[in-house]
Amino acid sequence: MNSPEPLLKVQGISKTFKRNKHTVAALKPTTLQLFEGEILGVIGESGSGKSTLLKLLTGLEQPTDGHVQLLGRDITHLRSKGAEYIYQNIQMVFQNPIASFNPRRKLRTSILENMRRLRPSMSLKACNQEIDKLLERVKILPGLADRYPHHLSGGQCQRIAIARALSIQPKILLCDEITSALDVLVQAEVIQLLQELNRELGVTIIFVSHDLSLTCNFCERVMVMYQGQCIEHGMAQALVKDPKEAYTRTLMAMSKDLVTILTRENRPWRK
Ligand SMILES: Nc1ncnc2c1ncn2[C@@H]1O[C@H](COP(=O)(O)OP(=O)(O)OP(=O)(O)O)[C@@H](O)[C@H]1O
Repeated sequence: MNSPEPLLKVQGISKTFKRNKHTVAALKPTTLQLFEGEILGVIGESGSGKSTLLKLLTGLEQPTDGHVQLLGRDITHLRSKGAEYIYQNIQMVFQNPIASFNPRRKLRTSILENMRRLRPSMSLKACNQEIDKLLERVKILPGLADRYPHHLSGGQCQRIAIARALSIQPKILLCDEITSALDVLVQAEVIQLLQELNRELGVTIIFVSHDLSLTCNFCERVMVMYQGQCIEHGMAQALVKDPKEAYTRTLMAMSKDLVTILTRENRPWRK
C-alpha cells in the first residue's frame, strides 16, 4: 500500500534575524511532515524557535532557507493575494485570546470579516448560520459573540477564537500556546475541545506548548525544540517512557500535572 502524502512537507527551513550587529539563528534547518488527522506537539522553552516555526508555516515570516509544501503546492514565498491559499488551509489560534481580537469589534464581526475575506462566495446569511453552528460546536451561547472581546473570560474568548479559525474550514489548525494564559481547569476544557474537533471534524493540529507532559498526553507525535532546533522527535508515548535527551528529561520533570485532569475517558483513542 502507498503511504499517504503529507498535508505539509517542510524541508530544511531556517530563519535568521539581524539584531544590532549580531545574527540570531531563531530556527536552524528543520524538516518535518504532517499527515492528515494527526496531532503534532512542538515543545520547548521560551526562545527555542517554536513561534518562528509557526510563522514560517503561515508565511508571516519568510524563511532564510528551505521550502514548505502545502497539499503538494510550494508555499515558501507566497505573499499578499497568494497567501490566501495558506490561510484557507491553515488557521492559527494564539496565546492571548482577548488580544487576538480587534477590541473595537464585536466578536461575531471579527469572525465574519475573516469568513468574507477567505470564503468570498458565501452570503452574509450563510456565514451567520455557520457561525451559530460553530459557536454551538465550541459550546458558546450564540449571544456571547455579539459582545466585545473584553466582556468575555479568556476561556470563552479562546473558544470563539477556535470557532473563528474553524469558520474557514482549514485542513490544519496551528495552536500557539493557546492554553498557557488560562487557568488549569479551563486549559483542560480547551484541550478536550481540541480532541473532539480532531476526532469529529478530522482537523489536523500542531500544538505548541512549554508543557511536555500535557503535550505528550494530548499529541500522538512530539518534537522537542532547543535553541532553534529539533533535538528529539518521536511518538509521544515512547518519548515519555524513554526520553533520549537530558533536556527532554528536564522538561518532563518540570512539567505540570495537568495530565491527571485529562483522564483516559477523555481520550478514548488511546488504548
Ligand atoms: N523578529 C525578530 N527579530 C529578532 N529576533 C527574533 C525575532 N523573532 C524571534 N526572534 C528570536 O528568535 C529566537 C526564537 O524565538 P521564538 O519566538 O521563535 O521562540 P519561542 O520558542 O516561540 O519562544 P516563546 O515560547 O517565548 O514564544 C529568540 O531568541 C527570539 O528572541
